[in-house]
Amino acid sequence: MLQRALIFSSSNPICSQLSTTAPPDNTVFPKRNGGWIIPFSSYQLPAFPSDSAANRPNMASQDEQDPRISNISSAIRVIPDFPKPGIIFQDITTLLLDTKAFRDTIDLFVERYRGKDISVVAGIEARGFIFGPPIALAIGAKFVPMRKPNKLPGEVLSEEYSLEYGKDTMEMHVDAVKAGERALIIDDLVATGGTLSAAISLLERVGVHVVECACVIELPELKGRERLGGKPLFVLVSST
Ligand SMILES: O=P(O)(O)OC[C@H]1O[C@H](OP(=O)(O)OP(=O)(O)O)[C@H](O)[C@@H]1O
Ligand SMILES: Nc1ncnc2[nH]cnc12
Repeated sequence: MLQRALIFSSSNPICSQLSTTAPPDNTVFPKRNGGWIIPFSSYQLPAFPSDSAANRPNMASQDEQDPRISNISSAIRVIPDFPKPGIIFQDITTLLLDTKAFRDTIDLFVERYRGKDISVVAGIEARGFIFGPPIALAIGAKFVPMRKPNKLPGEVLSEEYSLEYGKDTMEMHVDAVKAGERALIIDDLVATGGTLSAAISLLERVGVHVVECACVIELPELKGRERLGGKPLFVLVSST
């Protein structure tokens, strides 16, 4: 199997997700198209902010060995050199083709966030629009799209943020949320953390409390977690 170290050579920061050796056997799931992906383990799982020891066992996502995680991990395709040379693209479209893995992904988030008094699920364009709405419906929250610029017709708040190269802007309808609401931010993947940190800023500027950010995949070597100002981040799989 082709390992990421063999297909990657650039000094691009995204390349830091490569490793020359596979992680230990008991934590690694080989991917369909090469590369390695590690399911979450306890060291990656912050306890839910309002959890008590008593209700944690009710969350399937807190189980280190939850069998659903390995299937989810295996269903994510890895495409080297997309969209440009040196990037190892984590393709969640194959996860969407696998009805069990897709359903399990939604269920793991719903099990974690149901009953946590969350009234807003904020999904980040574009891939946060795939995972956010079913989670919102299942936990009884509204879905608020965090969009690329000039897409929303109403009054918007804008937040500029830095990408790997250059800048982008995220927008949210001002009247979509109210001060004091509790929000969950959903995206497919956290890399440098710039996107999530912009979403946190937008919500906090209008007085919304961001309870947690949740992603299917984390690229931990890009240290996106460190850009979230201490906001909790929950992920299902970690790609090294
Ligand atoms: O942690 P970061 O370094 O900010 O990167 C993560 C973001 O990058 C990807 O989106 P992208 O900007 O490619 O947009 P898309 O979902 O519209 O393809 C991904 O879906 C996240 O939103
Ligand atoms: N490696 C990657 N795969 C998929 N989406 C990404 N967004 C930023 N880095 C990414």
